[in-house]
Amino acid sequence: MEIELFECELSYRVGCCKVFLFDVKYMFSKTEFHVLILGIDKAGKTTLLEKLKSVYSNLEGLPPDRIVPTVGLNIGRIEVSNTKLVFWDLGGQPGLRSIWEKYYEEAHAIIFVIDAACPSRFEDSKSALEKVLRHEDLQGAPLLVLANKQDLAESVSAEELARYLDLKKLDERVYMLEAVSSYDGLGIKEGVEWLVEVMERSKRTEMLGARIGPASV
Ligand SMILES: Nc1nc2c(ncn2[C@@H]2O[C@H](COP(=O)(O)OP(=O)(O)OP(=O)(O)O)[C@@H](O)[C@H]2O)c(=O)[nH]1
Ligand SMILES: [Mg+2]
Repeated sequence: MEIELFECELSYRVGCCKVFLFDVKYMFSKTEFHVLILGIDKAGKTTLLEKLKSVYSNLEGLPPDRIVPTVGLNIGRIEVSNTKLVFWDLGGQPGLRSIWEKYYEEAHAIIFVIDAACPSRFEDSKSALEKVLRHEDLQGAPLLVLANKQDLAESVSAEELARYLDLKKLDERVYMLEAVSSYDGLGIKEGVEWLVEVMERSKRTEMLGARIGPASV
């Protein structure tokens, strides 16, 4: 009987200790979201990723003239407030678009980049976006559409692009369209901050469970 009592107390203490350690780890850890950067080739996805790194971290991103068309996957990590964002930037050439869906299941949100200065490719962007949004593995994923290359005089505004894409058809999807320039950084912070806010509240995040990353010191 005494032995049983001793074991019970011991395991209780060990139990307390474990709970305490877990809570401390939890307090200092940060929520981590996965964001997919999609869009047709030459839209400016990788240039955007590099700009994100330089805006949100001390690291200088690659300058535009050193960026080559993406064949595999580029990963970028940044922190916004108390949130870690992991970006997955994939190649947009037609032959590479079939790879996109391998990343859908684990993505908390999508950024879809469009070259707003190239109307001849809007149709291609529109059908690529529609295909992405039809995929069942992306159900409920918030969408940020970026009308990129606003530094170019010929670029169309976010409103014009929205009309063309007919985004009203999106029904229940949480989305926003933002005019940005991956060269000078215009609109990037606004877009990312909106995305963090909606991911924190989204049902999809609840469903996926935002992964808790280790505390960074
Ligand atoms: N003027 C201007 N050019 C841009 C901007 N963003 C990207 N570019 C240019 O657009 C071209 C394509 O940029 P990338 O970032 O390689 O495009 P991508 O979408 O990653 O292309 P893929 O990897 O082939 O899918 C490059 O010449 C960039 O310098 C921008 O905001 N303004
Ligand atoms: Mg690229």
